[in-house]
Amino acid sequence: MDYPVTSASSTLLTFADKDVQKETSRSDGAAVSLRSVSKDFDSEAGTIRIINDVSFTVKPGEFVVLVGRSGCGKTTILNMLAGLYPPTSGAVEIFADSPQNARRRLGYMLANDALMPWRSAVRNVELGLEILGMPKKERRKKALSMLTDVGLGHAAGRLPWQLSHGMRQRVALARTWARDPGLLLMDEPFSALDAQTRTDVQATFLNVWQGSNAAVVLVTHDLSEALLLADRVIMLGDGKILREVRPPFERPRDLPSIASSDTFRDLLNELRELLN
Ligand SMILES: Nc1ncnc2c1ncn2[C@@H]1O[C@H](COP(=O)(O)OP(=O)(O)OP(=O)(O)O)[C@@H](O)[C@H]1O
Repeated sequence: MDYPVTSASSTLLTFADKDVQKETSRSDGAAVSLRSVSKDFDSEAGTIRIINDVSFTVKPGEFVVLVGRSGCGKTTILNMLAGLYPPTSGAVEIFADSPQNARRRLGYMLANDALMPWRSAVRNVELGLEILGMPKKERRKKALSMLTDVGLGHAAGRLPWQLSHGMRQRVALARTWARDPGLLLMDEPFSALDAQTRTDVQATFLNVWQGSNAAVVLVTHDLSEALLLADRVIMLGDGKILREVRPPFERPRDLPSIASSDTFRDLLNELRELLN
């Protein structure tokens, strides 16, 4: 089947390869630009290269998923984007600036919802706005509207322990979105949820994201999640880009019907072999 698939190792340029190359050389206006980035860590066995000469860009409003097996370096890339540590060599830019300078435009969401247990749902959502210095009335209004967007307007006054796992993750989503991030970094945000809740929260997330112009870089080891959500999937292995794929699904996406389609199953089977 003819998917817009690119192979980093191929010497034959496909249409999509040229697209990716063009983007890579045009970091101006990009939400994310990684150019020839490598990252080494020290271990008992000496220095180990975890990321090896990786380059990619993400456009404003684009949804990119980094997928790969455990330990391939996905979180390491995300942490460099968040400015938690610098690359050993190469350049990382967020909106043409350093990750540190771009922090106010970043949102970060993890598998663990990291809600404050003593704050109600609405006060958890307000937290990021408080840090930005937004006046109380305004931030309460915004937080309530975000909670309504994620289907939790009725639960604004509840404490985290009074919410289900999926509801807590929705609160975390609302908290992240309330700050209007230009770039959202997500590390396995749905991995702790059961299958049905996961689909519900993913769909809620896509709805909210589609109403924004935020770029997303989401990390997962779950290839089917990557294909369902992404505009572009970057497959990583041994610290390198193995392949890039643009899942051929229109937006808005009906996740259950895509997941049960032949196109999706064929693509998943084909790419699974590569990751294994
Ligand atoms: N600060 C660090 N110091 C030393 N080694 C590190 C550090 N951070 C990560 N590593 C190593 O780098 C490798 C890649 O880790 P990373 O967390 O990026 O992988 P991952 O693809 O996100 O894995 P997972 O899906 O299991 O979270 C691992 O071998 C890890 O032990």
